[in-house]
Amino acid sequence: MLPTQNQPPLKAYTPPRPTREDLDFADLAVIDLSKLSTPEGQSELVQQLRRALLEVGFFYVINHGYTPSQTARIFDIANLSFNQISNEEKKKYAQKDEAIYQGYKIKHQWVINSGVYDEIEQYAVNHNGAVHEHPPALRPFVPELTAFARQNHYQVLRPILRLLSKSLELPEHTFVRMHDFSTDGTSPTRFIQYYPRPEAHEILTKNVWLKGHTDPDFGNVTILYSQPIGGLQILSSDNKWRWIKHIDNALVVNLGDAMEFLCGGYYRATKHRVVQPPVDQQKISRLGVFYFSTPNDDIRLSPLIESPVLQREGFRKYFEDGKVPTMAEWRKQRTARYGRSQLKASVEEEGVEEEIIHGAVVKHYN
Ligand SMILES: O=C(O)CCC(=O)C(=O)O
Ligand SMILES: [Fe+2]
Repeated sequence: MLPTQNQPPLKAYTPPRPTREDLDFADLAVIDLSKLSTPEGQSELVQQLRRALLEVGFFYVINHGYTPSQTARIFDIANLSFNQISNEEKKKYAQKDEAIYQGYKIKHQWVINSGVYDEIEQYAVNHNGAVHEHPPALRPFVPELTAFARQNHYQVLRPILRLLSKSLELPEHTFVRMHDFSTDGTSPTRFIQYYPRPEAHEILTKNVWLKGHTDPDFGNVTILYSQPIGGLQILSSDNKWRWIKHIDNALVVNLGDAMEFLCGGYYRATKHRVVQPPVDQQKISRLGVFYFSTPNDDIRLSPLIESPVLQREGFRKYFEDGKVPTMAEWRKQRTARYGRSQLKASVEEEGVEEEIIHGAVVKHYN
């Protein structure tokens, strides 16, 4: 959606240039959605996606239908939501219910490590931006926020869900039917800003800004708008953390826990974290734009055992029969506890902390 004439001017956000550091970057497949226009292209994408998910877990998406200027504009709006709104207003429009992300998450609500709190602000927006209140400066842009959610749902999420279903040899609509656009469980559009921290905090947390995790209640399929400020790392199969490299106007996509449950562990939710950006970007705030899709609240998180692929390759059940939570039950527990619950050191894995939710072990990585 383009700006309309009666909108106030929006200050342009100028992203810094990508890092020049020689980092150990992860090698991600590039899923080119323009290939969906032919049956051969579709089959190629299904194979490419399966391999990417089995081997790496994260992948890029290009030719997703959002132009570079539209992407720049959504970053301008994200920038406004943090840098042109007062702290009082952020508090006023903060998340009201701790189990539902909507509105601002203000800084210092999560313990990262050694008693150090986060320096992270977030602003979460419902599919329908009009259902909740926004600070006055953001209000003229709410129709654009709703259009952004629609774009992500219909032009990016749905094509990926169809490819995923096909990769499991399931009817194409299987995952699409589990993800309604209007599901009101949570707010999928999220802006996130990380602020540079004092050196003492860097030392205490070993430079970790957001602890290693798999995407929990939200983010069954997470869509991240690639931005040049480094910091995001994924845990590779050789147990090494590797950086994600920026590609202009690409999306960085990964699966969350709910998808791992539905796939019976055939596809896994990949661990990732955010660390202090590379040395040439350390003094700047790190602005991100995300779309965290969630299955409908009534979806029960048991494996889709009708998948011939799961039948052939094997799968696991994460919950005892009869105790499988619905998405709503899982989400409420996960969101309310995030960064607040008491974690226990894992007996099996060093540097890993755990908690039990609905009988399943949830791990937190440092
Ligand atoms: O900021 C990033 O790049 C990743 C954030 C993330 O993993 C999350 O919010 O779940
Ligand atoms: Fe994440």
